[in-house]
Parts: sequence; structure tokens; C-alpha cells
Amino acid sequence: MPPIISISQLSKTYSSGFQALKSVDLDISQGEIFALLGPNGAGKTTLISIVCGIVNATSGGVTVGGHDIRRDFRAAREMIGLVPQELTTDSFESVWATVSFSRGLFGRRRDDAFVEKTLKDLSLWDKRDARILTLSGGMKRRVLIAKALAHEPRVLFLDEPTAGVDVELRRDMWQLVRGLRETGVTIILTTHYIEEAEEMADRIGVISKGEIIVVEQKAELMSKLGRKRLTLNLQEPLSEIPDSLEPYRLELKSGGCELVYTYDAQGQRTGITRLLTDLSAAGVTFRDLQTEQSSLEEIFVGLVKDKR
Ligand SMILES: Nc1ncnc2c1ncn2[C@@H]1O[C@H](COP(=O)(O)OP(=O)(O)OP(=O)(O)O)[C@@H](O)[C@H]1O
Repeated sequence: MPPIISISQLSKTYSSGFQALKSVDLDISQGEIFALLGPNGAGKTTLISIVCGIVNATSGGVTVGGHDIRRDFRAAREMIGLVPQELTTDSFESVWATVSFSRGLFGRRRDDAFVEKTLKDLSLWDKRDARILTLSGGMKRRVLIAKALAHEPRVLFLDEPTAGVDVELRRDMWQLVRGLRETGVTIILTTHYIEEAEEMADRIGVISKGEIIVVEQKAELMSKLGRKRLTLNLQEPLSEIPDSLEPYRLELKSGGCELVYTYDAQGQRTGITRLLTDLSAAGVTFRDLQTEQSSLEEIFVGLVKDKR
């Protein structure tokens, strides 16, 4: 199946001269949950805004459902729902009116049954007559999602969906997004929260300084996550690693007082038993040892740092 979103060689230089995106290539498949992860200012919102037609690209192209976002803007835009980062300003409108109006904006026929279902799915039905300004922050966020879904888009962009919301609401949002995916909606979310990407996404892209530096299935990133570190606190500091230990690619740290071995915890063999035998044969003794799991956070920080 062709990708539902295809981004090729997309670059953006703002009028200030700042280059926010540098030749980004990215394909999103129909029905996936894709998390775009990156530090502040990495270019996440710029990328989403270009796909949604809010910001013009400097060069490169984007298609949504096969429609070019420049040549065929309306068709492309109709396929997209966007939940912006910022909560909209307080509104005197009711929830029902706001959501129905959004549907109309895209030229969709009035469909009360659909609006009702959307509000029910988002636990907003009881609040249908409430004015938006009277709702809690979490409820307002749900209204933004309902508005974005009102015209039945095939692709939903969520820009930092859970920024500043409490843990419980965050879990609710995750549940909700999964439910949407089950109805066939493709979801692209941006987040700072690694936990969120880990929890939700089928695939994760990491963006840093306007470049996509890795795109991988979550399962594959998880296998990287599976890497562990064994740190040996040595009895006597070493000035260098003995040649016989070279195959283990050890690192000497803390002024020669620690030897660090990194291994694949999911592999059949960790190599630890052999390492300990070889250490003893090389006359290296230790007083203590610890193991630690490298986290997605470390992978992420490492990737982003390498790029600096
Ligand atoms: N209109 C603009 N004019 C000039 N520079 C801009 C403009 N909009 C964004 N930028 C710059 O482009 C870079 C990318 O911004 P963007 O909002 O896309 O990042 P982001 O990854 O979404 O960040 P955050 O996580 O903080 O929302 C930032 O350095 C930002 O200052």
C-alpha cells in the first residue's frame, strides 16, 4: 500500500534566515501511530504545520493520500485533522456548536449522529451544552480532538497532546488514540515524552535540529533498549585494557578504576561468564559490580548529542 503521507526532501528556512528543516524524508503508512520525538526547537511543529498547509515549505514536497499539498491543497487538507499544541482561547460557544461548526468548515454535510458519536467517544457527551470556557483543561483538550475529528479525517496530527496534563489524563489520551487507530485513522503525534512514544507508537522518528536522525519500529528501538552495561569496580586501577580483553570492547572509566562492558541483554549469550574468566586470566580483579539497562532516553540523548 502506498504511504498515506509522503514527505520528500522537505526544507524550511524562515524569513529570519533560520533553517528549521533540512531535507526531511519521511513516509507514514496508513493506520500506524507514528511518534515524532525531539527536543525543543527541533522542528516538529514546523514539519506538522507544513503538512497541514499552515506554513509554506521552502523546498521539497508532501503528499497526503496521494494529493500534493500545494497543487491539490483542499483534497489533501480534508484528509487531515490537526490538534494544535496550544489550547484555543476561551470560547462562549457550546461544545456541540463548536464541533458541528468545524465539520461545516470542511464542507461536510451536517451529521448529528456522527457528532454525537464523536462526543460520546471522547466522553464529552455530558458536556455537549457546556460553554467551552467552563471546561477543565483536560476537557478542552478533548474538545480540540473532537473538533479535529469532526470532518472525519483519515490522518490525525496531535502536537504535544499531553503537554501539561496529569498522569491520569495522559493515560486516558493514550487509550483514546489507540481507539482511534482501531477505526483506521493514522496518527502522528509529536512529543517530548519518551515514555509517551514508548507507550503509544508503532514507529518512532527522532528529529534534532531540523533533521530526522533515526526512524525505527519501536520494537527495534526496544532491542537497542535491551542493551545493558556491566560496570566492574576494580581492585587496582588499570592504565590500559589488556590485549587479551580486546574482543569485549571494554571501556576504561573513572581514572582506570572502572571497566564497563556493554552487551545485548536479549541476545542468547551475554558473554559475561567468559569475560569474568578472561579477566581473571589477565590478572584483573574487582571488588564490586553493577548492571544497568540503557533506556530509550539514553539512546535518544545519545542520538541528539551526536548530532551536535
Ligand atoms: N515563524 C518563525 N520564524 C522564525 N523562526 C521560527 C519560526 N517558527 C519557528 N521558528 C524556529 O524554528 C525552530 C523549530 O521550531 P518548531 O516550533 O518547529 O520546533 P518544535 O520541535 O516544535 O519545538 P517545541 O518542542 O518547543 O514545540 C525553532 O528554533 C524556532 O525558534
